[in-house]
Amino acid sequence: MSQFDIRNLHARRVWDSRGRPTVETEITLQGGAVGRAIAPAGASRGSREALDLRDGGKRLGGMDVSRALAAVNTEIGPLLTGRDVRDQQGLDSAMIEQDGTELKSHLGGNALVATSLAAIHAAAAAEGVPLWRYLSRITGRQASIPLPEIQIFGGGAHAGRRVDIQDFMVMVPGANDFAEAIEISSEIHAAAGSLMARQGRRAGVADEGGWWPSFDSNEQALETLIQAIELAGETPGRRVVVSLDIAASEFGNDGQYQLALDQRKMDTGGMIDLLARWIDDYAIASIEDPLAEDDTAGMIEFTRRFGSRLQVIGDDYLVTNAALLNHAAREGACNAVLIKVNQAGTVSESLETMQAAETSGYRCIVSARSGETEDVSIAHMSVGLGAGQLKVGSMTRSERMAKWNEVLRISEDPDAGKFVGGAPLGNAWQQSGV
Ligand SMILES: C=C(OP(=O)(O)O)C(=O)O
Ligand SMILES: [Mg+2]
Repeated sequence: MSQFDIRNLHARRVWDSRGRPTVETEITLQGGAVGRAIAPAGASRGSREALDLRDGGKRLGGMDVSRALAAVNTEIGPLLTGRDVRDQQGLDSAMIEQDGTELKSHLGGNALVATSLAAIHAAAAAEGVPLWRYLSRITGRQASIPLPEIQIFGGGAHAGRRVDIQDFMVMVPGANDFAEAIEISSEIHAAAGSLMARQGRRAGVADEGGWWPSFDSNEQALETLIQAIELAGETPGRRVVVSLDIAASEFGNDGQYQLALDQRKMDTGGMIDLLARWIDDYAIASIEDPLAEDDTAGMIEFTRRFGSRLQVIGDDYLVTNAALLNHAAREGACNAVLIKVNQAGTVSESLETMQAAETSGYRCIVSARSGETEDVSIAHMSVGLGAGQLKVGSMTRSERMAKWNEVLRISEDPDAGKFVGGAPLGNAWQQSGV
């Protein structure tokens, strides 16, 4: 028996930032080290991502997780107890095999992700190093401090569909360091808030900490974002660029798109032309899910037209899946991938997707979900795996600030590497100037 062997594995019900139940797994090793992690939850979910196992029925809107907790306590526990926690791949494979379904619907993606992350936390604790350092060590990847992607307004499924586009964000590739990028983003967030309040368009806070807007059109949101950047004393396209998550699967399928706020219906070509105008007018350097997850031809066409000057991210489109990424790379769809551990289901599968991304020259953006907690695993992953970018949401919600603050702490360690600044955006940053 070694200090690294799993002595006990236990799941408990905790609550996320939307006030919904979620799974926390705690793993204790023979040597006494403890690792703990909490499953996040998406609202705009890709249809091919690992499934959150929920109870259904009437209680708690069907969102309770007692089945997922039971899966950890009665199935995963006996499976993993006694095993060496440092064998992340072996632990993850055992859970995947035991689950036996394509979307992890037997044990639940929420059960798996909490356990997989808890294991790597326990391993790092047993080694006596922070998680980011452990991740860098076991993967051989160079740690670096990521470029933050910060939400200014929320929309789509994160704000009652008050605007159709989901995330209106800024990045500060021209910042000198991470701390400055957060400070400038904070100024822009505050400027946007006061502008909107003045115009009577501030209706609260969206799920990820951006403002809950009350705009008359999607373009008005973009106009206001540009005004907020300027009010904060910045010139759009210089130090600061705009980044959008269109989350197009939320309002489009079968090659048809409907922007409810704008009372506008379009086919794929119309959607691409609309985005083309926005790209030219609004200093946009990065677009996520510009077309729906079923619109392969559209994604290929969009990437062909804009991929050399824009970061084109697949989220719902790629669901942190290495096979889908390899396929997309062969077809020429997207040039970047969002990494959400709970979309894949396990740490090992997320690492595999990052490896595939590297092989195909795709950029990686480690991302939170819209339902989050105090868990800061993704802050460590973005640094330790040298992902280059981190998307977490915004100010005014502590489950978001917990991640940004954790990166601030980590960045004090010189071994955590350099702030990558604009480098991961490449041409996208250079050419975003308006
Ligand atoms: C973070 C996102 O939202 P959700 O977690 O709801 O999928 C996203 O779409 O990028
Ligand atoms: Mg998205």
